[in-house]
Amino acid sequence: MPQLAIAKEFLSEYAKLEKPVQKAVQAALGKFAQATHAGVHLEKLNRSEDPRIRTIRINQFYRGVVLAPAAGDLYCLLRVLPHDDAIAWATTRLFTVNQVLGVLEMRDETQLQNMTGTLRLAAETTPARLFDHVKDSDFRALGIDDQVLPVVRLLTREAHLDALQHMLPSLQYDVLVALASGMTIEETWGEVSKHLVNAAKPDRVEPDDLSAAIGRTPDQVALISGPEELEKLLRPPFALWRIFLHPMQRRIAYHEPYLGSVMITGGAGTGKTVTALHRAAHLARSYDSGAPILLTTYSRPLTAELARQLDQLVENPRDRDRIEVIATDQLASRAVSERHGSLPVVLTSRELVSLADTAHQDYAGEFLVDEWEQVLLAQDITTLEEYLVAARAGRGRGLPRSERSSVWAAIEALRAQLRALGRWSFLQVADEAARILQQKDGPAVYQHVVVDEAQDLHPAQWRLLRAAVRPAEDDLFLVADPHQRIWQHRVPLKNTGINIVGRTQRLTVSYRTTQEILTWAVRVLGLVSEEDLDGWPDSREGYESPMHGRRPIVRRFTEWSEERTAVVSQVRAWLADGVEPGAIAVAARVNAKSDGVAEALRSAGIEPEPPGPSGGRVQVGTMHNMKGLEFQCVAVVGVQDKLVPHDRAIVALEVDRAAHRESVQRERCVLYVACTRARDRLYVSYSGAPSPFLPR
Ligand SMILES: Nc1ncnc2c1ncn2[C@@H]1O[C@H](COP(=O)(O)OP(=O)(O)OP(=O)(O)O)[C@@H](O)[C@H]1O
Repeated sequence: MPQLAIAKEFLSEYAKLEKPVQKAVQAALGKFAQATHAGVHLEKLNRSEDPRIRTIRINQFYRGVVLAPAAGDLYCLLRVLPHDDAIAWATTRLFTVNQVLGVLEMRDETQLQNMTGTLRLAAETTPARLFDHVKDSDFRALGIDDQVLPVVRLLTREAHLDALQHMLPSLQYDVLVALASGMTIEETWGEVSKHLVNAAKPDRVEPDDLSAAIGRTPDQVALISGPEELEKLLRPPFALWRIFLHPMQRRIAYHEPYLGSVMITGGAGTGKTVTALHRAAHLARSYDSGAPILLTTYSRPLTAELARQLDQLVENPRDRDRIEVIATDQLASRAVSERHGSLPVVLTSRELVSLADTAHQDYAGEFLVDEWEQVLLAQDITTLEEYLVAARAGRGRGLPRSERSSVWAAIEALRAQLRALGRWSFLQVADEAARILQQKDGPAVYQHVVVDEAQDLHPAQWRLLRAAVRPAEDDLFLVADPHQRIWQHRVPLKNTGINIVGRTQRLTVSYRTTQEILTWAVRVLGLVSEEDLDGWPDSREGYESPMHGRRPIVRRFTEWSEERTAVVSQVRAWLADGVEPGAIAVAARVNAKSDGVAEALRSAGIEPEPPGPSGGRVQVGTMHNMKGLEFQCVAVVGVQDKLVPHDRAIVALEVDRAAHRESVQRERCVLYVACTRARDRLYVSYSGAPSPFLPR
């Protein structure tokens, strides 16, 4: 049976075809997938640069382009294009295997040869060359091949290198750009080696072994296991992330067992969630017995989204059944209800503060709740003696020993009130559940735990997850971005109780946002110090995007009414450009602003909806509620002084320096999260004085 491979571009193009053409593609490919490819006429082209290129007829107008092996039985589907485009593309391309990395590469050989003549002429009059400082041996060690090297030696200016972008194999082009930008050989290798699926260079690279090369190029080409997989691939929703992983994503997700807990960080949109989903799928496949696997995150809407995506990824019902997808608070509630006989009824934070207001006449409810959550529950303090000596870093004013006893009594009174009412606080449930699981005899609840958005977990939730799985290989797979912490106070990594020393990895390539949006958004975060990170790996290092687009638009207004009118016009303009309503979002720091925009949109005949699963409408909501979502176009409004950062969210500097810094940083993260939801267009506006976070 012939082995099929499918290129990412093929699938992207297929997804955009009209239904009848898609049907014709399926019919043509169906023949491949049968026992032999007899019946598919693989047409050889006259004068093609690559003798292995063939085309197949899809219908009267479309052709597929296939790379057929000189020997062996592997066929790679490369493109599906209108007839003339397919022929033009197919005759000019040449496929090779990178001799250092072993990955499959493609170049526009015809254009490259034409360009060589022009470059030779330019070089005749210019003695100094762009890469005089780089030795041939270094070029070769970085994967520049003997066909490309003579062309490189002709380059005199960076503009000439730019002109080669779409002709050279992309990896070799990246090497040249890195060297031209002043990177050392070692630094350039650091970048290039991110493309090594197995972290190390292959021992031996066979130039004709397409199958091995495809295996090393998972972000561009995928081997198809059989007709069912092909059929599945050609069905909507054509989610490319299911199949084409970046080598770093694949290396991390399909790693052999990790010796213990592992933490993956990465900037917004680097595919952390995608990697977590693949890891869960891989664990289910690799360990086909034992306790279930938990895939979890801190919020229920995000958990529902994880479940939806996992359903797309894992088709085998046995594997899918092994993975339980529930929010961390659901796990907590379940453990508590199993012990106490009924599901705990949890108060909202507003209800909890109101109740706490009645607990002690000298202390405000908000203070008591914060003290309980951020000191007692955060440090797992269960006795007055422990509390009397506890560190209270970041808690504003100091509390002398004498006063701590009365605060302790007030919190005890609050707990007694909750008990009497048969109610719980959200974090109290997590704390109790952690204790129950820590004391549990017998096997752990889960064999493996995969956690998305781990930066937003409270220490009580960290204890719960730690207790839900026995310390062993592949116990916890954690995915986090410390710059997207928008809910919780900072938890120093060492206080999570989870040992990841030597087992952190970073994803650096953005799959969502353009470089222009990314560069701007990272500046919103400001200067983040080691102290701010508190042991967490910095997800900004090496963070970049291969996609380019327009720079964010920042607009200033004098009045909110003008700003609101302008954002409605912006939404209208996007819609007029053909952007689907569901691919547009408007975010603001406070409900008052987002409600105002929703109202104005409604008056303009554009019915909005709140952030969440798309009902196909423009989504309008708070920056916090945009977490985990993404849109083609995003407008962020009200980004002005006093609102971003929100005055109420900031601890005054004179009250506590560390707490002040942390609260300011968290507000920066909120804006960063909102801005990085945008794939192509970002529009930011404010009235009056701008937010101090806006890059100048
Ligand atoms: N290998 C891939 N191929 C195609 N698309 C991908 C790939 N990896 C990620 N994506 C897409 O990029 C977008 C961002 O991915 P994902 O949500 O996993 O990133 P993230 O790092 O978790 O983002 P954030 O931290 O901002 O929530 C999604 O649309 C996802 O489908």
